[in-house]
Amino acid sequence: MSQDAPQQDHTHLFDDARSRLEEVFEALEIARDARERLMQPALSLQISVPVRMDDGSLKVFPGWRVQYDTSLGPAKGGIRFHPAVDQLEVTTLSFWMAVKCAVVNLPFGGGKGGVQVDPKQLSRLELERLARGYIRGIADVMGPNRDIPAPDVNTNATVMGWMSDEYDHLVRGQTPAAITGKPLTLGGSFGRVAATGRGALKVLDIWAKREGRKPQDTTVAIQGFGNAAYHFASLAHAQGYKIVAVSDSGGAIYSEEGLEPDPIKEEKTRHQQLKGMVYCDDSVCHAKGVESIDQDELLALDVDVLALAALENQIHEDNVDDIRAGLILEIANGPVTSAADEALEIRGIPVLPDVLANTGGVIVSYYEWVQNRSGDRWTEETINQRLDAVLEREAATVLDRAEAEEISYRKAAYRQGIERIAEAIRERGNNQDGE
Ligand SMILES: NC(=O)C1=CN([C@@H]2O[C@H](COP(=O)(O)OP(=O)(O)OC[C@H]3O[C@@H](n4cnc5c(N)ncnc54)[C@H](O)[C@@H]3O)[C@@H](O)[C@H]2O)C=CC1
Ligand SMILES: O=C(O)CCC(=O)C(=O)O
Repeated sequence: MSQDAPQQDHTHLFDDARSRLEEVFEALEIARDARERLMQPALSLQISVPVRMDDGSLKVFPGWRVQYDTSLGPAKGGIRFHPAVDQLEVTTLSFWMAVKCAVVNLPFGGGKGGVQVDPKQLSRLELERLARGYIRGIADVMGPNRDIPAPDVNTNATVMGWMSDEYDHLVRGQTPAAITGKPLTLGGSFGRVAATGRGALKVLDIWAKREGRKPQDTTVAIQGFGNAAYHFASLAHAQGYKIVAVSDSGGAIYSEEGLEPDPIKEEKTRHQQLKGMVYCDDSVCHAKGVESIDQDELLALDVDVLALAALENQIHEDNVDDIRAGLILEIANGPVTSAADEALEIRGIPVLPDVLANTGGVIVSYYEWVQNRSGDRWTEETINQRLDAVLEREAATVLDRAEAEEISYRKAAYRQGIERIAEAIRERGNNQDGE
């Protein structure tokens, strides 16, 4: 799918999510109340965001904020700006947030937000007006103890800074703990920008160590080259993993010798798209040894690890048979459909699931929230050590459980997360039949 893709039908996304839930309900003795509660979101808000465009006209963009479940704590989750965003996508993303926060034992429920917009078509000032308008639309349901937004696809620290400023104006006071992923000067945390990629690498390392696999002997192809993908690529490269391919919404590049993520990032900034960096002038070819390939070819490469760090639904029934990777690392949310997931399980291709592999971002967002509430500031070293420790502990529990119960990593992670949420629902009381 391209970043500029038109509307998509996301019905199957939420159906997939529910079927994964039902699988856990069947496998475990989850109380009836929790089952009822978890089949739909707790709160779903649709808003219209009017934006005064630079030419004086007014455009109105639809937006959503969904709080799936808040039994474990305030809702937490990013805000996505993308033309394909709709209510079902945001709802499913909020469900995944609830599961992932529980998998890594954070005191948060799951939330997510989004605006249906192509941000590439907006000027910087229009984007700022959109960000501020979105916050005005959801201000009544957010706050440090209710729902704490953060960055996601096409939003970043700058956008969080505008949103945080808007919220401060609305509540007439500095409230940094209401939004995470902010710039450092506005109460952001060291380590948040790289956290999703760093966390994914940590989960990969934990798995590789158990398998007796060394980074130097491991080839990696990465779909995506945005925030999560770039930091993963850069850190993995520094650790010795051989990154042979990366892609973005416009194309993909490949090098058998291995790519260097940092210069590629600089080139991408210059040329906007990855494929733009492979060009020749005056018979000199820039980016020697690097070839331009099709995005779908990247997915089918014969590599040890295929890291998916773009959008959902990238591996599906129609292309799952082409996959030749030894392992799939889900850095994006929901990049593998449940039908493809089953096919991969049958073929013995393990998947390190999103609800574990991409939790680095929300874990460091949690540290940002804690620092904002205490007025403290932790060093990057402290942040990274704490992140590693949480992932060591929670990933080990998931991997051990998968082994003990002879189930996939995804099923083990879902069992771990849903059990914790169901327990919180039970402890909150008012239960049917004293369950
Ligand atoms: N930013 C964060 O902290 C977190 C992000 N995620 C997930 O990671 C994924 C990526 O998010 P970010 O890196 O933040 O977004 P981003 O907006 O920084 O990057 C998205 C990337 O995906 C690429 N892309 C889009 N369509 C593509 C296609 N068909 N083929 C190849 N590449 C394509 C874009 O060109 C861009 O490089 C999303 O699923 C997001 O929900 C998950 C946890 C935290
Ligand atoms: O940092 C956060 O609060 C959430 C990040 C996010 O949206 C995600 O993990 O998908």
